[in-house]
This record gives sequence, structure tokens and C-alpha cells, in this order.
Amino acid sequence: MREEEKKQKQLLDTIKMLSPGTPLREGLENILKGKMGALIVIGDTPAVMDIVDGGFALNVDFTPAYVYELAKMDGAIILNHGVKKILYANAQLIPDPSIYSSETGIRHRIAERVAKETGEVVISISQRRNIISLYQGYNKYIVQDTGRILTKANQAIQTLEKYKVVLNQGMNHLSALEYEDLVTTYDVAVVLQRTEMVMRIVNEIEKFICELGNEGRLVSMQLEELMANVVEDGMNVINDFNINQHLDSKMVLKEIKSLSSEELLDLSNIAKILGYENNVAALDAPALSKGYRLLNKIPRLPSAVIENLVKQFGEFQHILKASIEKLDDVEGIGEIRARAIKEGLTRLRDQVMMGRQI
Ligand SMILES: Nc1ncnc2c1ncn2[C@@H]1O[C@H](COP(=O)(O)OP(=O)(O)OP(=O)(O)O)[C@@H](O)[C@H]1O
Repeated sequence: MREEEKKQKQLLDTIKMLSPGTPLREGLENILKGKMGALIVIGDTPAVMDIVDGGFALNVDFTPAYVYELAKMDGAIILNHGVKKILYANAQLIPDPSIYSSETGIRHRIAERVAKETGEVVISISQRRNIISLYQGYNKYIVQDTGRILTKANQAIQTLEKYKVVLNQGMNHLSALEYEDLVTTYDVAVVLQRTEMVMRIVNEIEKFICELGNEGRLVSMQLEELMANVVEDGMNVINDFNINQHLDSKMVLKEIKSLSSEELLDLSNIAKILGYENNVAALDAPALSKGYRLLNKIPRLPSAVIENLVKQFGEFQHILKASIEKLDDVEGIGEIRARAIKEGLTRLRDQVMMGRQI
């Protein structure tokens, strides 16, 4: 999984490197518009240079215009890793022919084999089919039309908005139950399930944003606005209800993330990760909140003080029922802050109950 995640991140970084607005993308678009093809290797590692024959060394600064002119020649262009320099042009690439390639055109076959053999990024522009393909190791990615990606990104934002409404309702319901001391494992598992579903859509949208480059600013802003507090609230729900002796909150989050889409639908899987019994009946069992999430919503309450409160009282219900004097006894809390906490909790209760009626 780790290796898979690393590869995915590498591919995303590469996609960003040729996203709209970058000099590399401009060069590639020019080649496409000029109805030419190209074969471009990014990186002059020994593994790459071992399979290069002929061509000539340039070592000039990368510009979209140079790469366009050089693409008029036969053979491959080799750039440095940061795409700052054009190192070689007109190079013949001779990768191991026994490496499997699923491509049909010669240029694409060479590109795929070179990427597999060297692990580097290879870009192939097909003259006939008018497409840009990118190979990195064993991964392949086809550069798509910006308008199409934008449509998909906007659809994903709309889906995210719908999921966010449902998540907010779940969070508000959980808050109300925390005040009433009526939380069950089911209510906790539901909000964590919804949070994870939201995060999975966010991952999709982040990929689109990488692909869109400077065309993705609006989507990025919308995403940022929609995601305010989602990650923190999710983490605090785990902090509040995790009773698993073997997993800390970060590990719990990781376990939830590693659930397949089907496993995520079964709430008892989430309950089990949190340390509750792994059966349907356990979902009806009461769950006690420590209070991290709700205390974090009180303005100007430092996290160290929240930590001390939870350490001293153990449960949100005990904090809720504590007198000003008892709150005052906690390290970092004087009388003024104790009153502010009381008032903050009352105000929050009113907001939560109002939200529930809607
Ligand atoms: N081994 C190689 N090393 C470097 N460049 C190559 C190599 N093989 C092919 N090329 C480049 O690819 C160009 C196109 O080759 P060819 O037309 O056979 O491939 P193709 O896959 O049909 O291309 P396209 O899809 O662009 O029409 C060649 O003119 C050459 O510049």
C-alpha cells in the first residue's frame, strides 16, 4: 500500500509538471497544434543514457519554442529532471525489446518500454491520433482536454456538496446526542463513514486540480471552502470515541482509510476499528464522548487547555456538569476562562438544537 501511495504521488507530481500554464505544457500543446509528434524523456540518469544512441548534446535552457523546433527532428528529446534544461535531441532510444508493451504505434511502444526499463517519465505525442501520453515506470496517463476535466471536476464538486450536507446533519445530530448523553456507537460510526466518503471524493477532486494547473484555481477555492473543519472534526470524533487499546487516533484513521468501498458501508467495521465489539448489536451500545470536538468549537480555547480539561474530567458530560469552581481548578483556567467555557458550551448547545429542528 505504501509503495502504491508513493507511486500515485509521483504520478500526481508529474501530472502537475505538465498541467496547463506550465512551460512544458505550452511546448507540448505547440507540438500538437503543429500536427507533429514527439518523444520526450525527462531525466538523463545512467539507466536512460545506457539506452541512448546517437543524437547531439545541447544543454540549453528549456523553452516551449525550443522544444517545438527540436520536435521537428527525428528521434527523442531528453530533458533534465526539473524540466529546466534540454540536454539532448535527435536521440535514438533502444530499450529492451523483450519488455512487454500494449501499444500499437512505434513511438508509443518505445515510450512505454523506456519508462518501464528506466522508471523515468516519458512523454509521447502521437502525430496521427493527436494525443499526449505520459508513462512513468509502469503507470500510464493520457493528458486530457482541459474542458473535459473541468466538467468532471465541477460534477465532483456538486457531489461533494451533497455529501457535505449529509455529513453536517450527521455531525449536528452527534453534537445534540453528546449534550443529551445519548450517543450510541452507531452515531459515531455514521459520521466517520460519511467523513471518509467525503474524503474519497476530495481525493478525486485533488487529482483533477493537479491536472488543471492554473485552470483549476476556482475548483480549488470551492474545495477549500467546502472542506473547512471536515478533517479536524473527523479527527476529533476519533479522539472523542476511540477506545481501542492498540490503536491511537492516527492509526484508527489509517485503518478507516484502508477499508474498501464495500467494507466502509458496513458500520460495524468502523465500530470494530474504534475498539467496540464487532457485531450489529454493538452499534446500539452507548458511547461516551471525551469532548474534544465540541470544546474545539469554543472560541479562543487553546488546545493545551482542552487537553487538561479532558485529562481532569475524562468525559464531556462531566465537563458539561462541572461548576465554575471545578473548572477553575484546571491548569490554564482562571475564573474568567471558566465562565467563558460555561457560556461557550451553552451557546453551542443552543446552536446545535436549532440546527436539529431544521
Ligand atoms: N527508437 C526510437 N528512438 C527515438 N525516436 C523514435 C524511435 N522510434 C520511433 N521514433 C520516433 O517516432 C517517429 C514516428 O515513428 P512512427 O511513425 O513509426 O511511429 P507511430 O507510433 O506510428 O507515430 P504516430 O502515432 O506519431 O504517428 C519517428 O519518426 C521517430 O522520430
